[in-house]
Amino acid sequence: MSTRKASLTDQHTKNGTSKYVLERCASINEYYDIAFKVMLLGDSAVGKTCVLVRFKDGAFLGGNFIATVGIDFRNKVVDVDNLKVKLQIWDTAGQERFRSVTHAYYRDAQALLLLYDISNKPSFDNIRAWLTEIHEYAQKDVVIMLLGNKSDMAAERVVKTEEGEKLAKEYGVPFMETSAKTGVNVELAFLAIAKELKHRATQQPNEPKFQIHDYIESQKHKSGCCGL
Ligand SMILES: Nc1nc2c(ncn2[C@@H]2O[C@H](COP(=O)(O)OP(=O)(O)OP(=O)(O)O)[C@@H](O)[C@H]2O)c(=O)[nH]1
Repeated sequence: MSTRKASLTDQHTKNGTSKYVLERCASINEYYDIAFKVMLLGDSAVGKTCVLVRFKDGAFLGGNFIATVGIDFRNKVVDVDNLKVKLQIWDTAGQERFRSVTHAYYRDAQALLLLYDISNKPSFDNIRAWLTEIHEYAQKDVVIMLLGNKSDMAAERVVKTEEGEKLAKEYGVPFMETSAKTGVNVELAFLAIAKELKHRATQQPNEPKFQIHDYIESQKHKSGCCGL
């Protein structure tokens, strides 16, 4: 078993970021106004770590697959409407045997990115079970987004885009197809989450509500891409 994706240290569980950090905070090389916890969930090998590495470092982790052990996280600060939003993104192990470890972290997350692999039907079929688990362990108002990853693998596709869209609609969650390999829609997914969380935390009563579905659709169309 590799430790490429090492487990979270006690220090982080003890000093976890509070739900909404509104003062300007600084850690090593990293200024931010507000911080949120985001978790990546989904079956083993759907590409959670690769999506995170693509977003954080702009690179693709190809080569031999090494499964995550336990839970790990990385931070990234993004700009949203002149605010520095820090996303602390927790990468969980998809393998069943780590499930009890990851359950413990659900309740601290403000957003969950739930991934399946468009070239792996069981990973899509398991999404309903993941959503049941989320409803059991996560906060009631957690932001959920469904991602069909590996959209670059057109020849191996076994889950149609429309199937992903239909399932997402049924659960009322936003959806897009991503590729950690090409980078398609990866930044958009995290930015949409950051915007939604920032609006929820700072919204004034007279301000219109941020519409995450509309934002995603407008941005997908802007880049002329459909996630394929
Ligand atoms: N073609 C293609 N391959 C991908 C993509 N994302 C991930 N992979 C490959 O899929 C395999 C699994 O990726 P990981 O990111 O390690 O999967 P994971 O979901 O983190 O797996 P666990 O840690 O076991 O939960 C690796 O061999 C990756 O190179 C993608 O978008 N396109």
